[in-house]
Amino acid sequence: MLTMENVGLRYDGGPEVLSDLSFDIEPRSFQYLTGPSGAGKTSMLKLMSLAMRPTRGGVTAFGKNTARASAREIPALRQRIGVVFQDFRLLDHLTTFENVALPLRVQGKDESTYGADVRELLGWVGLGERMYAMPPVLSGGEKQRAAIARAVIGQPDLLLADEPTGNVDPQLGRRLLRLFVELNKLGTSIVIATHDVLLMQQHQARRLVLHDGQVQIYD
Ligand SMILES: Nc1ncnc2c1ncn2[C@@H]1O[C@H](COP(=O)(O)OP(=O)(O)OP(=O)(O)O)[C@@H](O)[C@H]1O
Repeated sequence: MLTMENVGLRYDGGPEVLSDLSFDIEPRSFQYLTGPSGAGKTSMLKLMSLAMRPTRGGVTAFGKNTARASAREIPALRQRIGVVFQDFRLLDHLTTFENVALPLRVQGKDESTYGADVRELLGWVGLGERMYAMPPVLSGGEKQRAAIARAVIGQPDLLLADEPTGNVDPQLGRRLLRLFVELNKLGTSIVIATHDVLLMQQHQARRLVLHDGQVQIYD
């Protein structure tokens, strides 16, 4: 579903922050991306979400070599990927409901077909009472949950989440992890970038451990 082949990344002619990384993300798989602060987890997620191109090596997404993909093909591939960004990236002029519904609207769906699903999911992540609030008045944890709901609502083929439980208490963290596990059972491949050892202990899964620009894989 996603293949990294000898991928290297450097920023602005600096040293390589990722070097010669090769691995696959299989369909319907679940994995953590971990490693010390600054090891390159966020950079790796940017490569995996096709937001950035590697400085060397190849990324194949859904069978397409992304280096050969046209400018029009990349957005279509990215639509199949749900991303929870560390800085949430909610749109401040839309309500929480509208933010979460956005991927479905972009797909051209009508609110009558998804309104109940969006409300149910918002209730599930504990935002039932905050549905019509605008992002600037949400707490950090509420924004994080809205960002997670937006990333999962369309049941993407691949979900990438950057420290998705970083702003919530352990109980809510467990609930969010259950959401990812359920999504995985429905067929979505999951990659969670995290430092949170407790989180990783709650659901055993493959670990991709970044260190000194290299990856070690523990199946
Ligand atoms: N836009 C950028 N320009 C230059 N260097 C960058 C940029 N983004 C990240 N880096 C560098 O790349 C390396 C990896 O950073 P990255 O944010 O990917 O690590 P991380 O593992 O996600 O860290 P953390 O766990 O602290 O969020 C770091 O040395 C960082 O300083």
